[in-house]
Amino acid sequence: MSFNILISDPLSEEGIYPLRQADNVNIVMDTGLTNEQLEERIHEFDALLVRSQTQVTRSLISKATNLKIIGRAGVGVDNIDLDAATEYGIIVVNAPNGNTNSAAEHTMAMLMALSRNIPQAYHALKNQKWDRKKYVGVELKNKTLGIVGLGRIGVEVAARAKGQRMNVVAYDPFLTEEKAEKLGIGYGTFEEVIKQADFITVHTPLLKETRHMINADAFSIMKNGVQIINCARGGIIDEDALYDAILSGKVAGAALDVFEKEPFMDHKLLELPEVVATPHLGASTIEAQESVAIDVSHDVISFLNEDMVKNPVNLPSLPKEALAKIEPYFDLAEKLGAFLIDLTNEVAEEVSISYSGELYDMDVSPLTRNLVKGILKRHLGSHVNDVNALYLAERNGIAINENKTSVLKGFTNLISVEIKTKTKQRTVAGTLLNGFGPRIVKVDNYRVDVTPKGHMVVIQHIDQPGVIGRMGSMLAKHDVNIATMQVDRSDIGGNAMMMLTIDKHLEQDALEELQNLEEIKEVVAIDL
Ligand SMILES: NC(=O)C1=CN([C@@H]2O[C@H](COP(=O)(O)OP(=O)(O)OC[C@H]3O[C@@H](n4cnc5c(N)ncnc54)[C@H](O)[C@@H]3O)[C@@H](O)[C@H]2O)C=CC1
Ligand SMILES: O=C(O)C(=O)COP(=O)(O)O
Repeated sequence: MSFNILISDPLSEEGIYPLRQADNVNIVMDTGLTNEQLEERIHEFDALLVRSQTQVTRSLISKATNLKIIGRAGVGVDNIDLDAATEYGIIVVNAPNGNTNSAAEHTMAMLMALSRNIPQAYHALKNQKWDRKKYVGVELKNKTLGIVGLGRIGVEVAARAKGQRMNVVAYDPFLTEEKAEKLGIGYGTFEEVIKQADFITVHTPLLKETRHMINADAFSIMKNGVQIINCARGGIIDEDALYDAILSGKVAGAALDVFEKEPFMDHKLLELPEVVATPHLGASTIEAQESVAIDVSHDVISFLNEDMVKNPVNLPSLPKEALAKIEPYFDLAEKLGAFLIDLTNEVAEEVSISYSGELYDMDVSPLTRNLVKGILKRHLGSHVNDVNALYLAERNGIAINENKTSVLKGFTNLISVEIKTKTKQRTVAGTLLNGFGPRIVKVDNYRVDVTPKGHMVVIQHIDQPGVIGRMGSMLAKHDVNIATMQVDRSDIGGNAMMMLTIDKHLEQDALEELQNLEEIKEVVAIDL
């Protein structure tokens, strides 16, 4: 199978070497497509690779009928409609580590350019003005740098600022006293940090909570003459409020790499001499570009070849060791879901999954997604995948309950699933037998031991002599060979269940004939 990949923003040629090396991909690099052209062509592609420029909107995604993966060669995914990608079952991956250093270095470059008026002085000199008085700066030493958002880049900026002998204080909802101590920095609430800082740099993602986080109210409690740096995302700072704060003299200067609307040709903030700016260059180094492009290329290849990705954005990611433990259960989980939905042959309303034994200690969320995928695929088709399974369940009003217990129920691991439909309630349980693969070990209250694979028939009947024989000859009449057979009963002469694996799909006429036998209560054909 061969895959078409579109690269619509400039990516490092060295970085996409792994893609060029893959023999099953066809790469189109076109960084000049208009939105309309992109929408027209997107259906041709299995993968789309972007940086921050291409706007991957819901409208584009809705036309991307073959798209399986969007790779963001960088950190911020605010140019990608993640909800739409998830709904359409498209995985989004990014490259969160490759540009950390470059973004931190750029932040320091902006901080120093700002404190010493380097761009302004350079500009004056270029215009033949030797003006030493006008461009007197301030030292960084002993000044306080307030960092808002202490993630990968924030931490690197803190380390570099300490190298400049600055006092560093940070605010991040996940920052603990222990971590701050280890980094040798102070910490506080957002207000505490911005109140005491001489320089403030933001390093959060652009989220609902961080949009316009630095606004008129925030400026009002800052020190007079504070200087602001934004190398994270336009929109974290309210640009109108910043403009006013600079005009009023509250803010002495600002260094901006990112803007609320990009790209632009003129901007009122750039009219102010206190503002220094770069056109979103934080990640624009040879090293960062190579690194992020390598990372997304590897993830795209892995995904297209049905391997695990390292940096999923719209799927929880698991550490390698945790994934290695849980992966062997994927097939069992999906098969249990598919088995149950065939057994009920009705749309699910509620699914309750219980994980026990050694599964208790594992992150079972990928199993729940696989199980729900198995259930939904029967009614919603093959576009259901790990990415959209839970979303589609929610959208279709199917409640998914998950619980774990360490209690061993006769098996070292057990997945028990109960499904409720409009008229039925059925259960199935399965285990992964060490060295023997997945097994269904219980259907409703009957014990079985069957590999969830191929063609099966589940028959509910009355426990009485001759039933098995009659059934066997009826199947023989339809040329159906029985591969395995299991029978269990509630009590002598009571209800019983027979589970057959057969060599081909049970046709409707054979099924109906079986159904008409007096002792038979229900016959269900299942194909896994
Ligand atoms: N200018 C450029 O070219 C580049 C910009 N970036 C941007 O820099 C930003 C940071 O990137 P990373 O450090 O890699 O991300 P990260 O995910 O490692 O760190 C973000 C931090 O922000 C914190 N945070 C979230 N909400 C917050 C809130 N309300 N208040 C305070 N902190 C909050 C998080 O807890 C996290 O620690 C992102 O917006 C990213 O897109 C990244 C690379 C290059
Ligand atoms: O990684 C990020 O979040 C960035 O902002 C870098 O953007 P870019 O890939 O240079 O368009």
